[in-house]
Amino acid sequence: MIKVGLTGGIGCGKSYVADLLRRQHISVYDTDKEAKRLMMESATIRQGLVDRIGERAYTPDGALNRELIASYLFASPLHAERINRLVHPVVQDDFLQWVDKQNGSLVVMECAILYESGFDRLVDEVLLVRAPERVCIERVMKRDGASETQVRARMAAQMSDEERCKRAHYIINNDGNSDVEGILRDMWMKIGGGRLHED
Ligand SMILES: CC(C)(COP(=O)(O)OP(=O)(O)OC[C@H]1O[C@@H](n2cnc3c(N)ncnc32)[C@H](O)[C@@H]1O)[C@@H](O)C(=O)NCCC(=O)NCCS
Ligand SMILES: Nc1ncnc2c1ncn2[C@@H]1O[C@H](COP(=O)(O)OP(=O)(O)OP(=O)(O)O)[C@@H](O)[C@H]1O
Repeated sequence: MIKVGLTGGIGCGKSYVADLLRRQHISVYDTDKEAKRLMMESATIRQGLVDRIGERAYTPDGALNRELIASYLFASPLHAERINRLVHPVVQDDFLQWVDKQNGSLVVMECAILYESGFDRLVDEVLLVRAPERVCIERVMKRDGASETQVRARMAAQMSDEERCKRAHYIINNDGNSDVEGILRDMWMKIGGGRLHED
């Protein structure tokens, strides 16, 4: 089974690409979503978050206080490291268990911080999605109702596109003017060696 990492900075369009892949019946592990589930379910993470951020890391009804955690995490590299070190090993184990349950010849891990987290070690090939910084910022401001400062704080906790480009195997431009579906189809034939369409 080929494992493909789908990465790119905030707002580049990873989830957009992931949805196109799901429509082709490819299983995609959504790291953002699964990390938040595990931050609710894992007793180790819960305790660690309360120790680092305080009881308010969870709301009175037990949900994740995303706003507070985000303001802590994106305030400094030290804070980000503390949270990442707590959460990422649990996500890694969960991903590997998920992979074991999949049947296809190819699966995808969607993760903005694939290289920063070391999750690139878990995949065979990396597909990078790119868009100009201004486009990414505007997309996220519109999608999340976030301020430019909030988006830039998240970008600052991530690797530059220049660095990602050096390491990725495939690059897809999602600036809003390219035929992403067509490019993806061709690229996918190369990655999957055509096996994809035999599933
Ligand atoms: C801070 C949290 C609560 C914000 O939740 P929210 O629903 O607003 O955002 P969401 O999880 O959908 O993430 C949106 C984007 O933010 C960026 N982002 C999220 N976590 C990180 C991080 N640790 N470092 C850098 N960028 C990050 C990514 O571009 C991501 O795609 C949440 O992102 C979180 O708990 N992050 C820590 C766990 C983590 O590292 N998750 C990401 C991959 S494992
Ligand atoms: N080619 C496109 N055409 C139109 N809208 C797009 C395109 N690509 C992305 N978008 C929109 O831009 C926003 C950001 O895209 P998306 O959520 O896929 O980014 P992301 O890389 O997954 O971001 P994050 O790192 O926050 O998870 C979404 O609202 C999405 O629908």
